Amino acid sequence: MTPASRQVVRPVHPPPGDWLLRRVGRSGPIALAGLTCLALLVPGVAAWAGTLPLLVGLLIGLPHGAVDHLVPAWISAKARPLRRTVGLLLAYLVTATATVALFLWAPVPAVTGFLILAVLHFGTGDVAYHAERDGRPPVRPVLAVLAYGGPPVVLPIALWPGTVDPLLDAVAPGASAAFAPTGRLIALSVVLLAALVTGLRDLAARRGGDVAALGVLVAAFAVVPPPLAFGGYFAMWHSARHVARLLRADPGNRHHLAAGRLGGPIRRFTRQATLPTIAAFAGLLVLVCVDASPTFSPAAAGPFQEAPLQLVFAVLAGLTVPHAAVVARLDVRTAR
Ligand SMILES: CC1=C(/C=C/C(C)=C/C=C/C(C)=C/C=O)C(C)(C)CCC1
Ligand SMILES: [Fe+2]
Repeated sequence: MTPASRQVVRPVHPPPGDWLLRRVGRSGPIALAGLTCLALLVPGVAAWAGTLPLLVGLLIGLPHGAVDHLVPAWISAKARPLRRTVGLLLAYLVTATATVALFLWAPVPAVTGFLILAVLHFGTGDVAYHAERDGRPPVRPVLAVLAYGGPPVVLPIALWPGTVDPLLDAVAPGASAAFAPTGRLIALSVVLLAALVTGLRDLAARRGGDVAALGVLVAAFAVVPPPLAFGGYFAMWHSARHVARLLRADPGNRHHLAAGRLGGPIRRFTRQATLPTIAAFAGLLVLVCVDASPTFSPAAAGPFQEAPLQLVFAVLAGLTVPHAAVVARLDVRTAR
C-alpha cells in the first residue's frame, strides 16, 4: 500500500442531500410528539402497550446497522477494499463475541457499560446529524451529546423504575438493585441540565425547530411508557436519521440525491441491507426459539434457563458495540 493510497480522501464538496436529512429528521419528533399526546389522552396506554412496541421498534431499526461493513470504504479511499471489508467483518465478529462473553461473565458491569455506550452513540449520532444537516462543525459536543443521548436511556431508568427494573433484571440479573435511587437521580439531573443548556443555546442561535425537537424528546421519555417511547424513538428517530446519513455517505447515491431523487438510493440501500438484516434477525429468532423450547434440555440450557432474554440481549449488545465503533468513525469524518 503506498502512502498516498493510505490517505483519507476528504470530499471537496459536501455530499448532496441535506434536503433528505431535513425531511427524515422530522419523523422522530413527529412520532414522539404523537406518542406523547396519545399517552396524555389515553392514560391506560401503559397497560396494553407491554413490551411488544419495544421489540417492534428494535426490529424496524435493525437495518440501520446492516451496512456497517460498507461504511469504511465509503468514507476513505483505501487500497484493496475487499480485504479491508473482510478484516472489518472479522473485527466485528471478535468484538461481538467478546461483548456476549462479558455479558455472561459480569452482567451488571456489562449492562452499565452498554447503557453508557448507548447514551454516547445516540447523542453523537444526533450531534453529527445536526452538523451534516446544517453544514456546520459540532459546537460544544459534550453537553449536546448528553442532552440528546441521555433522555432515551436515563429517563426510563430514573422515572419508570416499575416498568424498567424487571426488564433490566431480565437482561442482566441484579442490575436494578445495583442502580441505586441516588445514582438514578444524579444521572437524571445531569441529563436534564444538559438538555436545558443545549436548548437555551439553540434558542440563542435561532434554531427553534431543534429546541422543539429536544423538548419533545424529553417530554416523550417522561410521559410515554418506556417500551413504547423507546420503540418509537429507535425506529423513527435514531435509525431513520442514521439511514439518511448513510444514503448521503454512499458515493453511489450522489447523482440521485443531487437531482432530488430518493427511489434509487432506497432501492440500493435495500439491496445492501437485506441479507445482513435477515441474518441478524434469523440468528436472534433461533436464540429466542431455542431458549423458549420446552424440549430444550435443562442440562444444556446453562445460565439462561431462567432468563432467556439475557442471551438475546447479550447478542443484541454484541452487535451494537462494533456498530457504535463504525458509526464513531463516520462521525469523525463529519466533524472534520
Ligand atoms: C436494557 C433496557 C433499555 C435500554 C436499551 C438500549 C440502551 C438499547 C440500545 C440500543 C442501541 C444503542 C442500538 C444501536 O444502534 C431500556 C429501553 C432503557 C429500558 C429497558 C431495559
Ligand atoms: Fe445505531
